[in-house]
Amino acid sequence: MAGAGPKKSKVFRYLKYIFLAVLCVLLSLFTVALLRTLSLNVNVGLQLAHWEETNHIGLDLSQRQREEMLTRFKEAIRIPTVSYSPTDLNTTALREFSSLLRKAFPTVFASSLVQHEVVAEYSHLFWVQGSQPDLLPYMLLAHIDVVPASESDGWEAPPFSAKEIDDFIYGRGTLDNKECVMGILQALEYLLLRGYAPRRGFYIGLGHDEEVSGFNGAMNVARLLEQRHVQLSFLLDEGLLVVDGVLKGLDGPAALIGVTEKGMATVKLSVITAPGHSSMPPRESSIGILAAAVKRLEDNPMPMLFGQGPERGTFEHLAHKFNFPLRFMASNLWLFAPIVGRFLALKPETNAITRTTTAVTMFNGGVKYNILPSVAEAYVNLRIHSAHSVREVMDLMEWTVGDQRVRMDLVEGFDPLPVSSYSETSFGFQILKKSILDVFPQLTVAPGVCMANTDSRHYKDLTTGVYRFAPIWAKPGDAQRIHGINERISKKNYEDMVGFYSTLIQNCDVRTLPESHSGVHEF
Ligand SMILES: CC/C=C\C/C=C\C/C=C\C/C=C\C/C=C\C/C=C\CCC(=O)O
Ligand SMILES: N[C@@H](Cc1ccccc1)C(=O)O
Ligand SMILES: [Zn+2]
Ligand SMILES: [Zn+2]
Repeated sequence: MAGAGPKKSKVFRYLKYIFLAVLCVLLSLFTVALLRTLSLNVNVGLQLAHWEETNHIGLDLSQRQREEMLTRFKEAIRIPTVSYSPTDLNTTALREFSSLLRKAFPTVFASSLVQHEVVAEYSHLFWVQGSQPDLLPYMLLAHIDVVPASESDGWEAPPFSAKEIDDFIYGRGTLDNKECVMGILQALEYLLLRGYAPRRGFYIGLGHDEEVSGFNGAMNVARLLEQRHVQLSFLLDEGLLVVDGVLKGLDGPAALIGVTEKGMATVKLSVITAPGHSSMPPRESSIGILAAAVKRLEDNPMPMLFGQGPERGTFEHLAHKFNFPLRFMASNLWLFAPIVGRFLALKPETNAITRTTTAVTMFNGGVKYNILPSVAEAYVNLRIHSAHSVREVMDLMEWTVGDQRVRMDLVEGFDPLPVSSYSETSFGFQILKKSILDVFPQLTVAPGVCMANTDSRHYKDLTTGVYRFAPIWAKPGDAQRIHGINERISKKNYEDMVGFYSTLIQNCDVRTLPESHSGVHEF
């Protein structure tokens, strides 16, 4: 065994160097990460800049006006403008809603500054003329229709009652989306009453079939504007909101502005086998084959893509508001994205940020208990992450199911929407951010990905600045109220909505953004 000793110590000497090298690398990685943690505060920027002075009319509502405005909002909630399918809308309710708008906002309809058109029978387009026609107009969107609701699902108040419980107004449409429909027009009504005339002109579009894709309402409004060669500075629709306690470890509430929305695919799965007598069954039925396929889809979620889309920007903007160790991780997604992603995947509303989601929504098969089912069908609704496409998702699904007997047809689908700018030079984003902070100084503003779809996707040829946000206060559990039971909004929140739109409309009167580090920007 001669020579073993010196060899060993040689190896030991190398090991020592390797260990030192690894330590050095780790230390420098740690230093980089720490520096990023300390320096990453993308949230200051234009807040400190000097904004052009414009007159600001405060709302200063009297008690009587407050009550009046809540009464009108409740009236809107009581009209059951339900969309069941593109061919099954409650048109009686939609017609009634048009009359309510005229009654509730007489100044809007009478003003010489406002032009109103009905589009596709039940949708509305308003043009509010600006005194400076060289300023590019912007547009506010909302939708009148709602999804169905039945009291027997467990509502504390009938869903079309607008009943008040503990300073909340309950009802279908209080969060999605009559608070925006009424909030926008109420703000305009008060501004016009106080003699306000905008410098920058703007459109208001109210769709009537958003919940069934908007192919009649939003699509035709957008088409009309395209025919008129309208270009928009930016567009604001429903979508993301204020999250308060929803993201664990975040200090204080945050306003998330949707700068994009996920894509969607509805896929029909079907299995066909020979029918026959149930007394002589084959080993597998069409129902069994389909059930196994569906189970494989649920057991194998789409890959984790957290950090590969604009959700990365969300966490970088919020990083300085997270407590340790989350601040360290959110500032260094280049290293920690897989860990943060896994953590977010624990809850459905944050899992939706991390991947393309798979929801099995319908399942049918069989006609009689003693006939072997010849056809079994299921529908899967996928919401596609920004880093995925319909094509890729279909391929992944086929691979996961891995059974030639399961036929897959794409019923409807579209890719994720383009990402709107959220830089310091983006007029739309910065005006929204300023308006949010003017009304709610306690908020942190960040870009986000809207997990559901909105009417705004029909407007993508009119502007590249599409934003999805309303200042709805969402606490833990509130996300489930949207399309769910006990949808409600606090009275204070509705008043704040009106205040927000009033401020936003007036803030849009600036000609340009103030000078930032990167220079001046003309619009
Ligand atoms: C990347 C960051 C994004 C989200 C942050 C985390 C949590 C979000 C939590 C709750 C969000 C709740 C609701 C928003 C989702 C759906 C409503 C949006 C549009 C409605 C479209 C419609 O059905 O009419
Ligand atoms: N907004 C609804 C309905 C919708 C679906 C798909 C496209 C457009 C609208 C949703 O996201 O579920
Ligand atoms: Zn909606
Ligand atoms: Zn909805």
